[in-house]
Amino acid sequence: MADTGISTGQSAAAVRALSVTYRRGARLVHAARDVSIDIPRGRIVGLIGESGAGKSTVLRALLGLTKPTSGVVEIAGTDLSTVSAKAALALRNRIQVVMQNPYASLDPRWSVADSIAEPLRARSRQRGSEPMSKDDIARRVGEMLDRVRLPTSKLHSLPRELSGGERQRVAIARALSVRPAILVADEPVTALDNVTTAEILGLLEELHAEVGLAILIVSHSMSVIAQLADDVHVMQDGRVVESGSAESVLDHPQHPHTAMLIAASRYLDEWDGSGPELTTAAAR
Ligand SMILES: Nc1ncnc2c1ncn2[C@@H]1O[C@H](COP(=O)(O)OP(=O)(O)OP(=O)(O)O)[C@@H](O)[C@H]1O
Repeated sequence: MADTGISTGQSAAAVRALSVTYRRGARLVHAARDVSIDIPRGRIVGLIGESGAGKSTVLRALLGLTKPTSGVVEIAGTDLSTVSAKAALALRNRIQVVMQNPYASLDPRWSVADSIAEPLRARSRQRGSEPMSKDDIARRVGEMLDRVRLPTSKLHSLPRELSGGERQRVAIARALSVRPAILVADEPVTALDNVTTAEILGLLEELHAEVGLAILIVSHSMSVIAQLADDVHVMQDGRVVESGSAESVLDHPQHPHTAMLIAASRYLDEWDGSGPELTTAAAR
């Protein structure tokens, strides 16, 4: 196998030879074709590709929201199709998600405290999980607020009373409350302005360093991927067309589609003056 520069450390999660086919009327849509992506423990993996490339399909399969047509979804080295539904759920609990639009992922009626506490309460109610007392939950909510650098004065705020960046911090705190091993971040900064983008990317980097979280980040912005990712996979038309270390893929793209995505992203960043510089992890 070619040396891609990707770490071969222990896998936090992976999809192997994953294919997902949807039926649209009489037509079959091959949304993922033989996709293999590893998320090694403690690493940040970037997934890029234009709209319709199949990125969300891969995330959905990993999260158990889409059934693979063929292939394997593995968490902590376990093929989920080989274990009981209960064991698969316990493994899936290791993955949490932060979405593009924190407005959509936070319930508008819930305070910051309730938004962060809810996954803990749900987990506590799950059969076989250790129940948490109200005090334990309140303590964990406080810790999470601290972790995402939000002041306790925001505990009782509603989403509409928060800025976009604060809302995304709450979404991250909520995801981290159950102490996942893997965070899936699907376009986490697309809805944010430049300053807030830099703050949220900085926060993700800090969290990664502090708790050794493995992160799978999907972004159409190459500068976002360049700032965060250790490894990068490029998708086109349902396939992974290039994989490697962020440095090799972004500085020396081998596939014409990767080169095109980089050129397009650079053009957009220059055009609106947005985003951090296209500096790869190696230069950090
Ligand atoms: N439930 C579905 N039924 C039929 N086709 C689907 C379904 N979900 C996705 N597709 C198709 O599968 C392909 C891959 O879609 P997917 O959402 O995974 O791409 P993506 O790279 O995440 O795009 P975007 O960046 O726009 O979110 C597209 O052609 C899409 O139209």
